Amino acid sequence: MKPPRRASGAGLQGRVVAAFGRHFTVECDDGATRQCYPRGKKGTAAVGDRVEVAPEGPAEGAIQSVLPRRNLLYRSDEMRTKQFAANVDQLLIVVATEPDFSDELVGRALVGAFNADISPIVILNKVDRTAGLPTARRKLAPIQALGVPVLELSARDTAATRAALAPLLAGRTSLLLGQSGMGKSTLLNALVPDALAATQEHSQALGAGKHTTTSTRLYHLPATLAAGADLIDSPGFQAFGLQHLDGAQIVKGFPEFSPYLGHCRFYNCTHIHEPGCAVLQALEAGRIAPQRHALYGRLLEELQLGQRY
Ligand SMILES: Nc1nc2c(ncn2[C@@H]2O[C@H](COP(=O)(O)OP(=O)(O)OP(=O)(O)O)[C@@H](O)[C@H]2O)c(=O)[nH]1
Ligand SMILES: [Zn+2]
Repeated sequence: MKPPRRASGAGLQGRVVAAFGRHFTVECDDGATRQCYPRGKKGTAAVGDRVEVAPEGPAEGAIQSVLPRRNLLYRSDEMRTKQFAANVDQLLIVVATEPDFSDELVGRALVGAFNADISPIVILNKVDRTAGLPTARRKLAPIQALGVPVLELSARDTAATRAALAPLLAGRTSLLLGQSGMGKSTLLNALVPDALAATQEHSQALGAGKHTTTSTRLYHLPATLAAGADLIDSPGFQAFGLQHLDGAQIVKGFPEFSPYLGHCRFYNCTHIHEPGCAVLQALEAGRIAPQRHALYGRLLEELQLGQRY
């Protein structure tokens, strides 16, 4: 019998720092950055993945395997699955006082994060625009009540943004998520001054033109700002399907339910309509936010619809 192939053999390893379709940029452990394509069809690499590379000269290579990952954040609907990033320590969800943000999307991203064991932080941007501030705070209150930190800032104020975020980012890999227009690019540019240049360089290397701006990319913060801080920028999104989660995993996305689990009359209670449901009792008593329970209900419904086909 052939011994299993060891990922840690003589082969060159590296970390995926950009993904564009089936093209990947890999920072290899020999110090070279290579444009790589995956060899074979199985197992798609994500930004943040450690991979084994067969070098083809100093600037190119083939990805031979994806090493085991700590976690992978992704979204999925009936049609397809979209990987955000792998080996992520924390998720930065960017919202703003304007335009109006979707607390539904924030809630869904949290469910994804809790299931991937990634700690979430919400960044409320554009606090200089005070008109939308009370509404934004009200929408975020149920999430803040879960213990998720909500950081208020103005990304246009570069110095203050750096001061607020550098200590949180140091030594960690953070993934930036946000709807379009929330100020994600402004935030990224405040933290990684050469982000734009890096993106253009990458586009040129791939000959992919400006479309590459829609790819996912990992940036290193300047060491003078935060040592060992990596920030992954992903394209803005309008939907966050969670079809890959089962009922128990959806429940995991609602940590405020946990004190009541196991106290329902029926052991297989779905916490939607059952008599003697401890979660519903907590909802009625105002200990669970109605909009959070409503989101739970929608996710469960989507799951049941998905299973029917
Ligand atoms: N007033 C104010 N405007 C901001 C702030 N941060 C960003 N903006 C503005 O908000 C708009 C959107 O910012 P971007 O950084 O392009 O937003 P984005 O989330 O990257 O959006 P996409 O590129 O569409 O994904 C721009 O006009 C920014 O100048 C802020 O702190 N205060
Ligand atoms: Zn119940």
